Amino acid sequence: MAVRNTARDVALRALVACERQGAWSDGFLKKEIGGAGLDGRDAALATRLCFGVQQNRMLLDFWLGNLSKIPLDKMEPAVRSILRLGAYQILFLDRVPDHAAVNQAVEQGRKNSRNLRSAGLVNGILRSLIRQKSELPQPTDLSTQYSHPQWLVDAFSRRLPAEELEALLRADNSEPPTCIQINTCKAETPAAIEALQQEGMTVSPHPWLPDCLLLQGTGNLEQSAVFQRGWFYVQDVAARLAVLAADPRSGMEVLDACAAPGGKSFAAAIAMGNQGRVISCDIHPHKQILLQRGADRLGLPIIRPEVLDGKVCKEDFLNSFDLVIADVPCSGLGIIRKKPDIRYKDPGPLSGLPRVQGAILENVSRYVRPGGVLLYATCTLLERENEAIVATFLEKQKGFTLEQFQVPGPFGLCADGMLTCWPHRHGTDGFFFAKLRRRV
Ligand SMILES: C[S@@+](CC[C@H](N)C(=O)[O-])C[C@H]1O[C@@H](n2cnc3c(N)ncnc32)[C@H](O)[C@@H]1O
Repeated sequence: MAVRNTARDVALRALVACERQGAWSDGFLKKEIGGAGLDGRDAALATRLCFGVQQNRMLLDFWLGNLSKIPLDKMEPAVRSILRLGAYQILFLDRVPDHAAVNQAVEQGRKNSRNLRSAGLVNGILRSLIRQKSELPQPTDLSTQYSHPQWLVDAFSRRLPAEELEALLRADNSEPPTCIQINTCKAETPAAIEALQQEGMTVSPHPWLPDCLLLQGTGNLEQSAVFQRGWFYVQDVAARLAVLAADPRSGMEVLDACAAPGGKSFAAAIAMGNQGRVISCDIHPHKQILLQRGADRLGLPIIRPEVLDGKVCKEDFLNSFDLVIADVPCSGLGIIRKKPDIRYKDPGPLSGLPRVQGAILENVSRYVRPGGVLLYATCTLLERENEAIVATFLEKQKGFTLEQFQVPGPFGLCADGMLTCWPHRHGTDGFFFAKLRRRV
């Protein structure tokens, strides 16, 4: 298959930026793909290459390290990423012939390294890899095998039985379909399916969540006319389930305390039939524009974005809302499928998150009117950010209780008022939510 080099160059820039500057690959790729003017096919290839390397980085390094006399961590970051990109194509992508992968990696070595020997080094290592491809040693530990740092494997192993742990790690390295929710205030689902198919996408209704579609072959979704008409927004099944469990209804007063980019607010406003009010707060002023733009596109004027720190009490809000949503900042370890680089971030700062999460939950709980609902949600799978936060909150706040709820799909009745969705069990993002009711 003939492949233009630009897709590889974009992937390389993203990989180097992630490693050196701590950039997020999804955001960085989006900007670079736009800047390089890649067409849909090349954009998809650049994304696959960048994500594929990150999903297998530790495994690729294990093999490359065995073939190189120079330790990988002593190489220039660009050269290390070029080797990973080449190795990923040779070992994981059938559609790229080995010789093409090597030639392009050598060319990238010439262009991106100040050391004249780098191209030769890349050539030598990748050619050895091709020769030894069928007899490469297999790592014996799950951490290297699935490229999850050991601390993360340990954290997940405390939550899952051994036979399930491997399934989760495998699922984390899979490619999820794009999941969208139909804006039923503007469009009916069958009409949306037809319009998306006319734009060339492969569309499947979600097997058990109504008004939810799974898309393939989307290209840049924001350029879709159906998107621009506001007929849908992108949101995982699990995130919408959380809002369904909270049961927002027409005419309610709702506060979304950590709202950007807006998914829960959109789901609530749509469930409310655009009747009532959703105040969508976020601590970052620039995200207010993002929320307003989303609400405008979807035609949901009941959404009112506001800049507010969820930890700081706003007197006007006390005892005012039928429903308060606290979808707090978290470690994001449930969405590794979509942000494969999350696993390589320094785990140190994550230990401070429970303090912030607890502070937000406690403060915004005071905004719930007697008899109202408080929804706590995260997109992580760590107990300390999920069940432990809820338990600590309930110890202090005797005025709230967990309330059972029913959601569609395999979950049925969640009698203890809490639900964890798992990528390997449910095909969703890893996600946690708890429904709490304030006593009257
Ligand atoms: C998990 S995201 C929310 C996702 C959003 N609810 C959705 O469904 O699209 C967490 C958000 O909380 C915001 N945030 C972080 N700290 C905050 C705070 N102290 N108060 C309010 N928002 C905060 C972040 O800017 C981020 O947009």
